[in-house]
Amino acid sequence: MAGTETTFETILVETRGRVGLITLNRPGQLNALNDQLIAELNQALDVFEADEGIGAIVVTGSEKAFAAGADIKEMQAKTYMEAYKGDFIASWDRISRARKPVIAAVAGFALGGGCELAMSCDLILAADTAKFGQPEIKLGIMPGAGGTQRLIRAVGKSKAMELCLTGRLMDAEEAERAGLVARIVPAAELLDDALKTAETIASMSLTAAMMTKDCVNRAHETTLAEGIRYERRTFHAMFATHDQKEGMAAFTEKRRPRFRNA
Ligand SMILES: CC(C)=CC(=O)SCCNC(=O)CCNC(=O)[C@H](O)C(C)(C)COP(=O)(O)OP(=O)(O)OC[C@H]1O[C@@H](n2cnc3c(N)ncnc32)[C@H](O)[C@@H]1OP(=O)(O)O
Repeated sequence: MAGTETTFETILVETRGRVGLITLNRPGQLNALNDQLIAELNQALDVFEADEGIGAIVVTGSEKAFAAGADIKEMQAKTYMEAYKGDFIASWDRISRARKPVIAAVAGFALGGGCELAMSCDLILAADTAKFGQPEIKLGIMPGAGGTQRLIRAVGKSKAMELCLTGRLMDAEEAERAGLVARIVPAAELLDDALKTAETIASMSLTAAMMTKDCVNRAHETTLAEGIRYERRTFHAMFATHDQKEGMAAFTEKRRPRFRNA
């Protein structure tokens, strides 16, 4: 990471061109998400968000697991008061508040908190080996990091209800048909594809990308009429940007745009 000295224990962090790459790295625990991993992930996101050279972020795991959920061994002994007073899970929200586009590149298991983490990203690219699910019910609990809310928006009520109530896992094809994932790619090509997609996004105007993702996300939280109003206001605001003038000038002059993210 340009200009930082941070060493991480549970994630690997690197830059590839204009893309920030975060690889979850607890292989012995199938990338189970413990407090330390979430803190480090949030720290890496903060650094990438502040880095003007970064236009998009990819979060990935290993061949076997994106993440097999929250760390059950860490959670097991928590009391209600510890969960409530410590606001357990609140810090998991950071990724959904990222202003730069974030892609989840998922191979293997994305279960429980792992599925919730992927759903908190802006889009999911899935390897043909990917398996998604919310199996918390089998542990005597329920999804707690947005699963009951984000899954229903992605796949509809009936399928979300079935997955949450039975703990059944969904393979990549079913997840794509249901609308949870944007695309399936062969496992061996997942990272290259995700980095290429992220680089394409990063080559656009970051201002336009941030405003676009803000508007798409707004659709989850408001009525159609409010969402359309919000989109229109944001669209109008784009005419105050350098990148709108540059993008349209480049088109008429038949050249590549030189966006300044301004
Ligand atoms: C976000 C909130 C609020 C809640 C949650 O996310 S609850 C967790 C939901 N996830 C799960 O219930 C999945 C738990 N894992 C499994 O069911 C299996 O590990 C598997 C189906 C993903 C893979 O099975 P496999 O037989 O291939 O591998 P294992 O031997 O079971 O696992 C290898 C290694 O990883 C440890 N592991 C796996 N998942 C977790 C986890 N979520 N938390 C902590 N540790 C996990 C597993 O214990 C084993 O390590 P040990 O051999 O040292 O026990």
